[in-house]
Amino acid sequence: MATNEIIFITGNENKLKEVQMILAPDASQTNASFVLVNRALDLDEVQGVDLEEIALHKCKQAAAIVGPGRPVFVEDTALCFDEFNGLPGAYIKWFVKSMGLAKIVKMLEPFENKDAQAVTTIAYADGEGTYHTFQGITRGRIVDSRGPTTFGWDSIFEPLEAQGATYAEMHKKAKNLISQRGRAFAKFKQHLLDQANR
Ligand SMILES: O=c1[nH]c(=O)c2ncn([C@@H]3O[C@H](COP(=O)(O)OP(=O)(O)OP(=O)(O)O)[C@@H](O)[C@H]3O)c2[nH]1
Ligand SMILES: [Mg+2]
Repeated sequence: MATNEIIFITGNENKLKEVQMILAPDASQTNASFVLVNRALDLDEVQGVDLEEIALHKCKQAAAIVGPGRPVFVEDTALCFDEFNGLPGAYIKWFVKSMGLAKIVKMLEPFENKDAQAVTTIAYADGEGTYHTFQGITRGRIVDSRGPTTFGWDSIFEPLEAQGATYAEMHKKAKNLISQRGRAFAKFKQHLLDQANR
């Protein structure tokens, strides 16, 4: 094991691609402060609406699995509708799986307020017993599906900063610049660089 290895636990290929682009754009970089390694483990996700609690619970399981001395992180991403006081939130995954995007959009049909926010919460175990969380938020609105439907709810979320495009209609680089994931990982990356330079 390289001493500066950090393990990212996710089974979601789309997430992994975005996180690699943000954290380790040049995988061959020899003087990188850390090396990103993926393990696809399906971790239990507790019920509740506290996004930090959900991410921390995932991270504690991950830390127990990889063992002491090995830095590891997870992320959990939620899609929160203002009209529904934050729901579906972390449950969005099961809504997408069970109902599909068209019905999710339809849920908001009776309401004028289509505003929503996407939230990514990272929980990081530093391998020395300390946990950290980092969060990124992007506000937007729920619209009829436009663009490829290859990643979760990308085609029904139109971020405020995207000038009318859904995530699915944006280039990955442009999405990462304004996305909840991009923002959360920018904070996390800064933390890792600060730690490496201490
Ligand atoms: O359109 C999207 N744009 C995004 O930027 C995004 N990020 C996550 N998701 C989806 O939201 C749910 C999160 O659930 P989630 O955080 O538990 O992820 P997961 O279970 O797929 O992976 P993991 O828990 O192994 O990391 C899953 O359905 C993901 O596909 C996204 N959809
Ligand atoms: Mg999950």
